Amino acid sequence: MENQNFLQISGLKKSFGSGENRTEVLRGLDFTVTKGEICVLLGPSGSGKSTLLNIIGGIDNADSGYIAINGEKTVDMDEKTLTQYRRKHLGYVFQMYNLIPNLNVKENVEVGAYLSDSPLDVDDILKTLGLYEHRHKLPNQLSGGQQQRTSIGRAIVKNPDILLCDEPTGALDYKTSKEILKLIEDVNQKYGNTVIMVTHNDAIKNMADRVIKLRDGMIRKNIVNDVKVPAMELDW
Ligand SMILES: Nc1ncnc2c1ncn2[C@@H]1O[C@H](COP(=O)(O)OP(=O)(O)OP(=O)(O)O)[C@@H](O)[C@H]1O
Repeated sequence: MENQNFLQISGLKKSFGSGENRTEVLRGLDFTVTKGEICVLLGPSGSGKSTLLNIIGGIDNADSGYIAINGEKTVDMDEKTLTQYRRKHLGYVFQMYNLIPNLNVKENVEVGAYLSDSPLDVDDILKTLGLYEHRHKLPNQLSGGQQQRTSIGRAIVKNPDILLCDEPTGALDYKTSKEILKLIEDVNQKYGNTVIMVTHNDAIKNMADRVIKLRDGMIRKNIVNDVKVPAMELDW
């Protein structure tokens, strides 16, 4: 029961601006994500996907409604608890890799490890991600795919309960995108982290356990996918 309601989103509303400029971005969202699921958030540009991800990640606040993780509502946490929570339990992967330019690959991944009480083994992660032989390189000596792998390494080394990915393949070519999606899939299978992934790419829904389709700040569809397609077999 606890696992089924692992991540609970309830009555979530968010608007930006005021008066005539007020835009209601999230207009009352309700859904739950089971522990260990890959959940893909789809929807047109402006439908509120990143806003939702930022609220789940504690980067932004909702106007009303709540997010609960294992029954704990993030709105009830004080700033210190929330910061601790973000550090220990959430991993972020963005379209822009946000690596630290003067640290090498291994050191960038270690940054993630320092934030956690129970980090995974850095060398293991580097090997899983195919980065071990590149571990002494600086970010500017890496391809886009290798940089994205490093940012996944930094997020996953914390062994976060939830891996939040915002367009993780947005800046990558077809082949590299599929490799990155396969890594996310491997990491999900190996470590059992729950994955929430925002994407524009409709094909990615096929590798998900759950697909949430947003339109105009509302949930249009909440689909449980019984027959998943492995990332490497996705086609677009
Ligand atoms: N900080 C902000 N201030 C004002 N408006 C914002 C802010 N953040 C987002 N918005 C607006 O909220 C709406 C939803 O944005 P959001 O980035 O969540 O959409 P999205 O579905 O992720 O879009 P995309 O696919 O283009 O990234 C947009 O109209 C955007 O302009």
